[in-house]
Order: sequence, then structure tokens, then C-alpha cells
Amino acid sequence: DPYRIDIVTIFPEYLAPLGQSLLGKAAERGLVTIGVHDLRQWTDDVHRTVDDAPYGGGPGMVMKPEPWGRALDAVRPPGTRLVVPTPAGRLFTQAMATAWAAEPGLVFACGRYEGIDQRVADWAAHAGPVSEVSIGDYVLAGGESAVLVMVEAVTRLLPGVVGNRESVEFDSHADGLLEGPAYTRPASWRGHEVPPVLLSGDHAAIARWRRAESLRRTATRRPDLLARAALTEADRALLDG
Ligand SMILES: COc1ccc2nc(C(=O)O)sc2c1
Repeated sequence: DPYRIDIVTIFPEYLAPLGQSLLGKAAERGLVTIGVHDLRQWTDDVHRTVDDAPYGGGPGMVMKPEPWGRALDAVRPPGTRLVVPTPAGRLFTQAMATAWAAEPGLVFACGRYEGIDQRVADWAAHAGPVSEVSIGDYVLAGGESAVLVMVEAVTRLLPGVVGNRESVEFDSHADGLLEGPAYTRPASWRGHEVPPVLLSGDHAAIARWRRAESLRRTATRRPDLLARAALTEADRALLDG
């Protein structure tokens, strides 16, 4: 069965790009099916109201629980993970993308305003796992951009979506380290040369050089990742070298 993604949002047109390019081809090839749903379809008043003032006061508006309850009743297959993008969420990681790609599908609840009434995520936990996640330490205007990011991260891991499996296996973050620099022809460009080892044909030396570059780049740009990576003795020698 194709991997099933459903997204509920008040800006369905914002998620139109999901039908294009890599995702589009994957959808055409029946690897994934994506449904985008307008939350207002489940409102029950003439003004199609989705938000209201926050209990306890404070700025902005909060998304009402009732439309979300009806939308999820209609859209979420039992047991399917509900992903709620929120700046207050756990940080979305490649490990989550990998785990979620192994499940039958996902439902995304895109918040706007100051977020969704907390009882929606609390209630939704009775019908399957709920993941409140942020894509990074910045605050967006709503969850839609985060959904585009997470859908891309997950769908490219589905079997058959990315032709060259190797490129998925050797992604940055796949082994916990950042990928090193990549080069292609010409060997000399505007006074900048490709590192000679890459033209040497010495595959052991190339592998060592690439690992050293990956470790050095991770140590420089993302020391937090380096601290968590499983380094071999050879790695430590390369780092100290
Ligand atoms: C109200 O819905 C929102 C608002 C901001 C926001 N920022 C996110 C982030 O991952 O940075 S997810 C998210 C959802």
C-alpha cells in the first residue's frame, strides 16, 4: 500500500507544491498519496470560525478544538501518528524521519495564530501516537512550512522514491556527522583546485580524506553533533591529526 499523508490546514493552497517534483513523481508512481484538507470544511457556523480568544487572557487567538476534533475524526486512520508542528515541540530529527517512514503514514495538523487548543493533541493521543515537533530554533507564522520540510524529509526515505539508495545512506546526519565537501569537473576553476587526493584513484586514501573532512566540518560547524557521534579510534586520530 502507498504511504499515506494527510494534512489539515486553513491554507490548503500553501501546500500545493507537495504535488510537484520528487514528491509528484513519487505520488505518480503510487509510492505515496497526499491529501490536503481545509480545516474550515469542519466548522459549523456561517463565518466558518476556527479561532477564539485565549482563556486566561494574553495576545492573539487560539484555534478552537471542535473543528479539529471533527477534522481528525474524518481524516486520521486509527493508529496513525498525528504530527503537530509547534515552536514548543521536540526538535524534528533525521531519526524521527527514518522512524516515521517505516510507519504506514502520517497526519499533520497545521496550526496558525498562537497555536491549537492543547486538548486536541491530548485527546488525539487516545487514537494513536502524537508528536508535537519543531523544525528548528526560530518561530514561523504557522505550521505549513514545517510540514513541507517534514514531508520532504520523510518521503525521500520511502523505498523507491530516491533512485540512488546510496545517496540516502550517505546523507549528512545519516551517520550523525555532516557530509564533507563535494567536487566535480573541471579540476581547476577560477584558480580553485579540486583536492588532489580525489584525483589520485587511491580509494583508501580518498575514504580517509572524506572521513577527516566530515569530522573536521562537524567539529567546526556542529560540535553538538560531534559530541553525540559514535567515533572510532581512527576518527579520533583523524580529528587530532
Ligand atoms: C501556530 O502554528 C505554528 C506557529 C509557529 C511555528 N513554528 C514552527 C517551527 O518549527 O519553527 S512550527 C509552528 C507552528
